[in-house]
Amino acid sequence: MAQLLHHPLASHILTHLRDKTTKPATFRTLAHQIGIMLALEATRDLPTGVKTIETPLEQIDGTVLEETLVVVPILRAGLGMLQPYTDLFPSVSVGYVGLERDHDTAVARSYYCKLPSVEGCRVLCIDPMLATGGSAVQAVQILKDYGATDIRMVSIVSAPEGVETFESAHPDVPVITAAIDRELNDQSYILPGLGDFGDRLFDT
Ligand SMILES: O=P(O)(O)OC[C@H]1O[C@H](OP(=O)(O)OP(=O)(O)O)[C@H](O)[C@@H]1O
Ligand SMILES: O=c1cc[nH]c(=O)[nH]1
Ligand SMILES: [Mg+2]
Repeated sequence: MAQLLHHPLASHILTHLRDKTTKPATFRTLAHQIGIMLALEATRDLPTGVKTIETPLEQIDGTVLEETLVVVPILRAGLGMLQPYTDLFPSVSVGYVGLERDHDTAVARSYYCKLPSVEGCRVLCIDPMLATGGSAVQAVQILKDYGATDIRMVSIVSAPEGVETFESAHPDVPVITAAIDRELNDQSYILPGLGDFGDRLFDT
């Protein structure tokens, strides 16, 4: 079962992302804002350690992040969700997987891959749309083949069909999403969805 982000602000942002009159500049801001909320949700269970420090008044055992984080946006639309990780996490590394769906078949083709070391890291694969699930399945397989063992898939809008396909292919990888929509249409676009995320983000 996908982990759903529940927050009134997330629902508000999502409504404006879905609105076809929202212009690219606002769309980018909204993607960034919901990206922050998803980044926090997806890292809720990051392992922590203890660090003894002195406050101005006394010594305490403080909590610090223990596991190194790697974030991997699926190009291109995943770039719209990247900045929250580089802003929030002090030692995040960034990898890139380039995938593009064929317009007729909706099957994703891989065209780029550049990954940092993933050994002992929590790896977050980010892509705003999980439609047929084909891109996410391929990207996570690439990460596993590269050696990643602790992976999360983070999306903004998912289709039930895509979540099911993804979970059967990678039952060990939790999906964190802000919405599970109704269904896919004949062109494998999500309904009600928000259209083509990459086109709306980059005004193409
Ligand atoms: O679940 P799927 O059916 O694979 O569809 C989802 C994919 O489609 C979109 O990318 P697209 O291929 O349009 O590339 P882009 O990000 O470059 O626009 C989206 O960002 C996902 O990567
Ligand atoms: O609805 C969809 C499906 C795939 N990719 C998108 O950008 N939107
Ligand atoms: Mg696109």
